[in-house]
Amino acid sequence: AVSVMDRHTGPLGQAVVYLEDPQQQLDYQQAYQRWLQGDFVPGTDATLTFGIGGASVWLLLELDNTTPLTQFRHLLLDTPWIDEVHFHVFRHGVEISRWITGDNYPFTGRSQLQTGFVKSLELRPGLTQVLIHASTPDPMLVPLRVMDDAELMDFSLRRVFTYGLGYGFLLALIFYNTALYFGIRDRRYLLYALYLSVFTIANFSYTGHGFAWLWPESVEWQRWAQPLLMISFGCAGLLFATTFLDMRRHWRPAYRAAVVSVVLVLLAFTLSLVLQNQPMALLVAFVFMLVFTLLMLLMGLYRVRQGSVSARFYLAAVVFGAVGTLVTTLSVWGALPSSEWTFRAAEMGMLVEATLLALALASRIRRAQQRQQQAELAANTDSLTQLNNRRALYQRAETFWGVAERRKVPLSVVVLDIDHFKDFNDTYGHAFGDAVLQRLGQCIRENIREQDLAARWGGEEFIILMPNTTLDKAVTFAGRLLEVLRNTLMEYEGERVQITASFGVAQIERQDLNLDDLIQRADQALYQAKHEGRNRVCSCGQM
Ligand SMILES: Nc1nc2c(ncn2[C@@H]2O[C@H](COP(=O)(O)OP(=O)(O)OP(=O)(O)O)[C@@H](O)[C@H]2O)c(=O)[nH]1
Repeated sequence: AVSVMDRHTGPLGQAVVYLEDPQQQLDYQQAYQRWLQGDFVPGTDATLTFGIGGASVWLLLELDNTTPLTQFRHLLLDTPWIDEVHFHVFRHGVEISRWITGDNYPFTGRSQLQTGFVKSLELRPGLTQVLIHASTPDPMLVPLRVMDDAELMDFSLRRVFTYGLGYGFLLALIFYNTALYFGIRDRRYLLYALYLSVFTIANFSYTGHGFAWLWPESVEWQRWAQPLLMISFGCAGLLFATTFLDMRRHWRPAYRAAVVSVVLVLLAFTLSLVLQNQPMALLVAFVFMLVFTLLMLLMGLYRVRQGSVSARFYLAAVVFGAVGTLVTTLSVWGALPSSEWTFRAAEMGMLVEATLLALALASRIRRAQQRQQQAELAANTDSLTQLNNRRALYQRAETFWGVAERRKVPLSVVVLDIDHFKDFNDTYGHAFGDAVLQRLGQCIRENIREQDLAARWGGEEFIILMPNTTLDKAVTFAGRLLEVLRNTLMEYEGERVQITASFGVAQIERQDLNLDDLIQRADQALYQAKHEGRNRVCSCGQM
């Protein structure tokens, strides 16, 4: 017997004796007689488990009040989903109270703070026996605890608080990702939010909170909710994963397998609903969870092997989720020792999974941004000289032009053209010509200021826009670049080759209606420089 004056921290399975009654042949009086005859077996684990698919068991817990006073205690059977739970309290071989409850009955009469079953006991001095009959097609596990008022309150508040934390975390992620969807219009965020929502509801049902708070009267719905929500969770997961990993494009067989398994599970569930066969629905749901988990893992593995970075986060996420679900499932079935931790492993796994999936989504967005930036850069850059191309120059020059016009600040432009470039090409070959262009590009990049904008304008013609720069300053700059070029010797098979260029400079004037007008005036100056013998700077004002 359990002494009620002791503090018991964990479930009392080892103090319980039990008798399995799979055919449900015994009534409570016969069961009590069998206990008196010593037919009950002592429990071996703190939480007793009896498998899934229609277990029915009698449990007896004997409580000993060693004090001369009546003691008040609560007996908590901490599994929310058991269909039939009958408590019979005996003293001196006589039944003194009973409570018929379970998931088959509306939630009324059960404690709102506890999703399990709490039977309050008035214990006179001496021995009291509590005989419990539990039967359910769901996984049967019976964690039994005895607590006084304060202990029950403490236990319940801890529970509510930790569940609240978990649900709060999930809800925040759901709202945040839904908001992101409306901001970015990327379907993956919505599917992720959907996946998390269905998990939250499924977990809400699994823990009994759904029955306690949302549908206390709906016994019929409570019966089907668990398998239905598990199936919905799997479907939402597959929808999210196939979209997130873009399985249709990257691995069509997996995509088809996902579609086929969703169709099959929905058919099988409908069939069990038509046949009103709840154990079948549960079996279908558990088998589907297995298929779902395997598919999720395989798809992630495949994409990781293909080199997808975001798939790594995804795979890590799914592994955490799967391990959590596996631990919970195995412990609920009785294949692993059951405890509060194993009971809530699926929930904890999902919290980690949700966090990692959020990172996976973020990583996808970042990669997409990087690709876009690279593409933009490539579209705006001249591949030979790494300077802006003509397109980029026009695009970026707009701001320069606007500022110069509005604020009436000077803007100058320098155009330059390599002298006798055709001869270089003809004498030393096209590859050498390219090398000359590259070197010139490098010289320009090294000598312009940060605010200047340099571009390759055409074949061997370059242009430099110099904001906030007067004609004089631009001419000085051009002269310096000319000098740098003169001192830059290229080598061709041991022969030293000198490159020179001609420069044309112009500053914005009232008559310039657009950038082309300004460039045209600089071009005229360049033409002049060529005409005067090349290897020099001419400016528009000097003409
Ligand atoms: N190697 C190489 N040559 C190019 C490239 N783009 C244009 N060219 C050559 O540049 C030469 C330009 O020659 P022209 O326009 O006659 O001018 P030039 O020979 O430099 O003579 P001036 O400008 O009058 O001093 C042509 O032979 C083009 O084929 C390029 O990307 N690489």
